[in-house]
Amino acid sequence: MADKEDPKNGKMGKGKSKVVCGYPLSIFFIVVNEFCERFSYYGMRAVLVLYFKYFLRWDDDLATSIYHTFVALCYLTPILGAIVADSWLGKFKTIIYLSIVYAVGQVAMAVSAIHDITDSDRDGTPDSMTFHIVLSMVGLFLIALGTGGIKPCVAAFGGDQFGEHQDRQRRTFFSVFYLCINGGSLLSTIITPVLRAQECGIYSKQKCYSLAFGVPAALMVVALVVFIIGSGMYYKAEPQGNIMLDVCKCIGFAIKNRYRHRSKQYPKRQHWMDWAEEKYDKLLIAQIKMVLKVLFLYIPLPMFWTLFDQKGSRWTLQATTMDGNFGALVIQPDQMQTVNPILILTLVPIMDSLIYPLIKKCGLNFTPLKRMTVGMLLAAIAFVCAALVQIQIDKTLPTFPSTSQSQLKLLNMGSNSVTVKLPGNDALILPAAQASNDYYMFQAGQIDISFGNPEMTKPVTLGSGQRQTLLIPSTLSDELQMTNDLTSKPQEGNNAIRFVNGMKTAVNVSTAAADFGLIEPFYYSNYSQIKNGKATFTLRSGSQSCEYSTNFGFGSSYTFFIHSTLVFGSNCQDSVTAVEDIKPNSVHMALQIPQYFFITAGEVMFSVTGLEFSYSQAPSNMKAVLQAGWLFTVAIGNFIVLIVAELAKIPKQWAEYVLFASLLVAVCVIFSIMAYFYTYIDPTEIEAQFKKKINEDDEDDKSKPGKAEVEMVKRDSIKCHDEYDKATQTKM
Ligand SMILES: CC(C)C[C@H](NC(=O)CN)C(=O)O
Repeated sequence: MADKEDPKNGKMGKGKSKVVCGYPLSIFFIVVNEFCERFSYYGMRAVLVLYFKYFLRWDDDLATSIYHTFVALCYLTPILGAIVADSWLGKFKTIIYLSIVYAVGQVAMAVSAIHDITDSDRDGTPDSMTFHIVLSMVGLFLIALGTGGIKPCVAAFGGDQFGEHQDRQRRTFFSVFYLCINGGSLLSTIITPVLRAQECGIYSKQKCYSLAFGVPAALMVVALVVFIIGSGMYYKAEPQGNIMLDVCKCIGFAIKNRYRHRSKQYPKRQHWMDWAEEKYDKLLIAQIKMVLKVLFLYIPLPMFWTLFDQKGSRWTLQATTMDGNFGALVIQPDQMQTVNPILILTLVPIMDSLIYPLIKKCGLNFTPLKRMTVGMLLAAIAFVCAALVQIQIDKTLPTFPSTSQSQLKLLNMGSNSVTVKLPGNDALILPAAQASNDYYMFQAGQIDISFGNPEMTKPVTLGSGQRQTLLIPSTLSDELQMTNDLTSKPQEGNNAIRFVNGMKTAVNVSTAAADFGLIEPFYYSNYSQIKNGKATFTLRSGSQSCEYSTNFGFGSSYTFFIHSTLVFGSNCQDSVTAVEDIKPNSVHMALQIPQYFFITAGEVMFSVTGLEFSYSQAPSNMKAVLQAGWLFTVAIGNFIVLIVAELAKIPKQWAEYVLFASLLVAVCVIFSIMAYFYTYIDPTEIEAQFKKKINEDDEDDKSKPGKAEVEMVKRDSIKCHDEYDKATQTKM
């Protein structure tokens, strides 16, 4: 029935798709494709910074830089995708081919994260990091090419499925499309961090980044298959020649022509683009003017994205230094990013059906550009919140020694108290099996320490930039032991644990997640990473054992001292002293919620409005051009993160957040001034007027006897005009 409507009239939709409730069935495949593709993209992105930091072992700055370079690349490639689709392959084929490239990239990422491939000594760490780095960089490049390339095509291809008289359905489609983006992103940002937290491996068990990248790879394959299944139902517009090339040529001609006629003898024209009138159709010139006006307005916009996209990098790293215990729920640092899509799914309907109508009812004209300005301010507020949270975190962080300093803690392993004198400090009485409360700070080098009564003095060497614990033996004449302690917070919110054996017999210590091995008398174990929650350690000597249990938070470090008085076979809970070397994270992750709320409210006002603004202010044949331009602002925003972070090199993270917030406020002021002078247009109306005028002029010209010169210019104009008409007719 209505399913084979003529695409040019398109009353009920285009192509061969069935129509369900007024919507072409084909769009079902497109929104499912978008959901799976966004799952794939955001799922991979959610664990990317942690993969760089903990698998490839890059520092925070390098991890953040490569992350933003990748995101920037993802928003640069839409231009490429638009050119390929418009001038060569058409949207359908472009989506298919680039989706294959995308899926290959995701598979490469999953393979690059299998540590066993190069772990020939089977110690759990890759032996050839180069292999993993190269493969993951190739993977990321292919993903950027795929995801960015298809981005301007999928939405436009969805829009193409609607007929002329389906404006309402098309608008609903774009809303559902945006919700699908965030639905996919929400699910994947919940699931992939859980997959990453699993342990997997052939020879040794490590964090399962390969699974966290493998599932997004599978989803990309599903996205491709779903899109292909709908193939028979789509309306596939033929490529109409590269409009971007026409635009560039026309602008180039206007500039050249203006330069050629720079002398004062030539009368000025209203707009510099009017200098293209000799060769190009007036309609095309008018359309380019519309695009340039919007593109000019885009200049300050990248700053918004500079702040927005730090959710995935700096904010995730910030979460690793926070307490993620929400009672029944324990949140991983990278899972905090899910707050964004959750808020999008709730805020978009609230804004559309409540806030905006309410503002309208109050008689305020909340224009798109005003909304975008408010969106920018909200993002700046989000960064002020992030700075305040960072200040709280910094207060709880231990002071680690600088390169010229050294810190020393004392642990009395004996069963009697001991008096210790450290240079520059009062005498300290250290009870049996106790440690000093905190670390003492010294200049690195050799110091003399005096013990006991009668007093004996021994020299000890303090390493520069090191934290050490001096293990004081029960018999003071025995040799002193010095341990090297952590000089940074344990990674990923884990706890770094070790044991010191104060017994005369060797003790074996193990727990479900870690084995500390056999610890010799008056000696210590290496550190092991323990997750938050309750841990039970089994202490064993020969056939005898006992258990010691304790609870851990996030990001702490403890030395557990086993007393000489411990009796196996009984409860050893009181025979172990927990020495806190690094306090657990005490600032709760819930404190990140306000910054997420403000950045998401900003996104709804800025991004959703901006997309709609770009579409509504673009001439009919350049909607894709402006979409690519809009996405280009995201790319530039990510480059700015790199530049500011590299150039500023601000030692305090909170100060960097304040710097970004201030930059956005400054840019926001400039944008509001530019927006004040912008006049909204109706491109369809303008185009209709131009077409009418050109037709009338053509009629007039035919009736007049032509002058050779005028005719030559007209021929060019008519040629352009005809070509333009042909293009717009095929589009209709
Ligand atoms: C508008 C963003 C640049 C892109 C959009 N992201 C979100 O909606 C995130 N909340 C997307 O298409 O991924």
